[in-house]
Amino acid sequence: MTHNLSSNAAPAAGEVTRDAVLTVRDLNVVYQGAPPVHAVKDVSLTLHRGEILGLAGESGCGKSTLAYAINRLHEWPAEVTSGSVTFHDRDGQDLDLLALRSEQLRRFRWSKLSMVFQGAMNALNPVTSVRAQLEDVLTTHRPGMSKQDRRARCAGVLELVGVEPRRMDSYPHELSGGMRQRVMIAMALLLDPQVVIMDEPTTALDVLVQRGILREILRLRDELGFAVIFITHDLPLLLELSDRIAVMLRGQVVEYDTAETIYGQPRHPYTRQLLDSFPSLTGERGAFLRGGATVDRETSPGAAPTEPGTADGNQVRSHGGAR
Ligand SMILES: Nc1ncnc2c1ncn2[C@@H]1O[C@H](COP(=O)(O)OP(=O)(O)OP(=O)(O)O)[C@@H](O)[C@H]1O
Repeated sequence: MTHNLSSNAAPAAGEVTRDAVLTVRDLNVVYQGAPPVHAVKDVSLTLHRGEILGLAGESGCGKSTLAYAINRLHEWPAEVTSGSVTFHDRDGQDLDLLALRSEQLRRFRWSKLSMVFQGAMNALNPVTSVRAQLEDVLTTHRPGMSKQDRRARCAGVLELVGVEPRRMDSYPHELSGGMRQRVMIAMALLLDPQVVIMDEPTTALDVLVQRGILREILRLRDELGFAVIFITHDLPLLLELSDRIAVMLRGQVVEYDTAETIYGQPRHPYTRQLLDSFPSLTGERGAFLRGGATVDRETSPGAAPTEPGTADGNQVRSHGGAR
């Protein structure tokens, strides 16, 4: 059974535009406790415009720390000890994110780069309507915008993510979990950002709702052209969704390649181990279809299964296709 989330308009992996929107170089993040925890080690990544970059790895490998540091959302005791994060704006300007002052950072977040968290589903203010929460972002970031334009933009962005605009006057508790998460995605897209970081955005949702939302993300990416850093320990899902995947292990990126290569010819033993920990990715049912070509996984006889409770936290979806 093949589930293919992608639309045909998406660039095939390896064919993503070479135009970079975000460059992370030799980034190190340390939690300055006793003892210090070196959570992100010499990470270098390049995110291209319109690309979906998957960050994979078991719980505790540093995915969230990396995402937070990129967006400067990390808080003490987390400290970026070295490295750089550069945002390449579509107007041609390069922004050194680690050097932005708080006011610059406030203007940068949401408008150029936004983030959707797993917990964000419950982060909506319970006593404020969806409309007020969306409009608040516009009032803050687009102070010159007329009330009428604000309303139209909020309705438009909700429609984009599949929420009927009449829901605007609802309060968060009146919406299902999936709907709330769609509202969070709408909020993240409100200012037309060039990058959206999604940290386990659908993990708490049931599989069908999750797939609906992921399809929506792919469609919106095709339509609006933003790039995505998508974080999850659900490797089958990442293989379907991503153009390229970075596999993290104990703070380091140990493999970084197209989804096909990660699936078909994984080089690092940990990547093989991770793949083998998802039964639906092994054997014939795991034949991986992408761009019309079937890529069979090389078997890795030496690979040991991942420890229970690490990479296989999610029950695997019936998997047989990608993109
Ligand atoms: N406040 C903190 N103080 C000290 N160490 C921390 C703190 N927060 C996280 N860590 C450690 O940093 C490392 C990376 O954690 P991080 O949450 O980034 O991993 P992750 O891959 O996102 O995990 P998960 O998938 O469970 O969210 C882990 O060893 C974790 O224990």
